[in-house]
Formats: sequence, structure tokens, C-alpha cells
Amino acid sequence: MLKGKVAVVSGAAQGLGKSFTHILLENGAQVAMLDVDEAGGQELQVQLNQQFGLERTQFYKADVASELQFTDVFQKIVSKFGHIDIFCNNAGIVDEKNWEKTVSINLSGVVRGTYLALDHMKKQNGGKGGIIINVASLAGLGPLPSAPVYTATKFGVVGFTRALSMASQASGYGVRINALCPSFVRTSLIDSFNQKEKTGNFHNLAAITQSLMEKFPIIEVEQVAKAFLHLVKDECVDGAALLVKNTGAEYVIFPKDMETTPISI
Ligand SMILES: NC(=O)C1=CN([C@@H]2O[C@H](COP(=O)(O)OP(=O)(O)OC[C@H]3O[C@@H](n4cnc5c(N)ncnc54)[C@H](O)[C@@H]3O)[C@@H](O)[C@H]2O)C=CC1
Ligand SMILES: CCCCCC(=O)/C=C/[C@H]1[C@H](O)CC(=O)[C@@H]1CCCCCCC(=O)O
Repeated sequence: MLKGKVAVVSGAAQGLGKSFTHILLENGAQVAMLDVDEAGGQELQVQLNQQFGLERTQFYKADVASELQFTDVFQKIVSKFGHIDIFCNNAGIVDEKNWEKTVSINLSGVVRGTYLALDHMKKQNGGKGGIIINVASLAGLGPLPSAPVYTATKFGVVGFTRALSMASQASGYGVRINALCPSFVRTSLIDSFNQKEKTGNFHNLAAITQSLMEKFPIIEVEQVAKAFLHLVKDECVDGAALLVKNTGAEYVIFPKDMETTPISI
């Protein structure tokens, strides 16, 4: 049970963020939902208040790409709930045309959110410790050819999470940091892979993406939410990447030594 725990989920108005919010509420936590979609977020808050009771959920409008907005909303959340135990950097987009926006949201937004949460949670600052979960992707473990920038941001999230987890352990912060790496999930995001305005130069590769979706069949948000909950609850897991596919969830074993082929120079 997560009774007494306070969670923050970015990109919570729909898709995976909505399902993470739901499973956290079902397990007793209070959840601050953050999203740029004000109408969707407000509507979801009304619905969740009816289902779980008032004061369990609060929606905040903020763009994770904006230092000002994210910091401001973070302070508001701490003022309302008193503390934060669980922080999920979930907001993300696919936009290969406007690739700088993709980097700002998918990678800079994750770094920003993680540092805000870490500063608040770490024991050195009087915090109680906690857990940060960064939503990466299977595309953070292997390249998705139709979305090179999306792939880069997700590799970045996995690398950032692993390095920061080691830094947190070495510094005694008491904060666990893990990455969640789902394969294709049935949300509106995967429609982006078919849209020319999102895939830009790589629209011609839509058929490759389609065949990859056959190789990695689309899974449902509820399955990813169960894996998410596992990461929240398992206090032994730190610095991990949890892959979620149609066949189940598995921790990635990263090689200790890189495999290389020598060349003569
Ligand atoms: N759907 C999929 O196949 C997979 C998704 N993911 C990742 O999961 C995360 C969630 O994606 P989905 O739920 O599928 O997408 P979605 O498009 O259904 O939901 C994303 C949510 O993030 C919000 N958002 C977008 N930009 C934002 C910003 N700048 N600030 C705050 N909120 C913002 C949107 O308004 C939306 O509510 C993303 O990081 C995505 O890369 C990872 C693997 C697979
Ligand atoms: C140790 C397990 C690593 C598994 C990595 C893997 O299987 C990667 C596969 C990619 C392959 O290189 C070609 C692909 O397209 C795979 C990535 C598929 C990305 C799904 C992205 C879903 C999303 O974020 O929307």
C-alpha cells in the first residue's frame, strides 16, 4: 500500500501518465498530475475525485520544457501536499520535424524534473528519500530508424538514469532512480509514427515502423502500469531499466564490458 505517499506524474492527462496516476490512486497514494493539456487534466481530476474522493488528486498545468513553469508548479505541489515521495517523469512526444522541441521535452524535461525532485527528496537537504521513475522506451535500448531524435532522447534518459542512480547511491541521497522502457503501447503517441508532420524526413520509413509493431506487438497501458507499480514498490531496485513487452516485464542486463572489434591503425 502507498497510503500517505505523495506522487507526481508528468504528462498525466492521458495515455501512460493517466494509467500510472490511476494505479497509484488504487494503491492509496495521493497524486499531483502535471500536463500542458489543461482541459484534459481538469476533466480527469473531476473524474478521479468522484472515483477516489476529494483531495486525492490535483491537476497542475505546466510545460516540462519550461524551467519557470516546472519550478513554479513543483513549489505549489510541495506547498499543498507537504512532501513528495514518488516522482514520475513521463511527459514525452514524437516530433522528428520539430526535433529541438522533442529534445526539450523528452530529455531536458526529464533532467529538469529529476533535479527538482532530487533536491527536494535527498536526505542531505532534510528530505525523506524516495523514488524517481523516468519513462524511456524500448527505443532507449535499441534504435527506432524512423525516429532518430526520439531514439536519442530515450537513450539519453536511460543513460542519465543509470549515471544519476550511481551518483545518488555514492552520495547517500536515499533516492532510487529507475527507467521504464515499454515497447509500443496503445496510446495516441504511436499515431505520430504515421504522421508526416511528426516523422518529417523519415515518413518514407512508416512501413518499417509498421513491421516493428508486428515484431513488438502493441501492449495496453494497464500492463505498463503494473510494471511501473513494481518499480515503485521494490525498494531493492535502483539504476535499473525495466523493459515491458507483450511477453512480460524484464530487467535489462547491461554488459559490464563492451564488446568491441579491434582495427589496425
Ligand atoms: N505509446 C508508446 O508506444 C510508448 C510511449 N513511451 C513514452 O511514454 C510517455 C508517455 O507517452 P504516451 O502516454 O504514449 O503519450 P500520450 O501522447 O498519450 O500522452 C502524453 C502526455 O504528455 C503530455 N505532454 C506532452 N508534452 C508535454 C509537456 N511539454 N509538458 C507536460 N506535458 C506534456 C500530453 O499532453 C499528454 O497528456 C512518453 O515519454 C513516451 O515517449 C515509451 C514507450 C512506448
Ligand atoms: C536488452 C534488451 C534490449 C532490447 C532492445 C531492442 O530490442 C530494441 C529494438 C529496436 C530495434 O533496434 C529496432 C527497433 O525499432 C526496436 C525499437 C522499437 C521502439 C519501440 C518504441 C516505442 C515507443 O517509444 O513508442
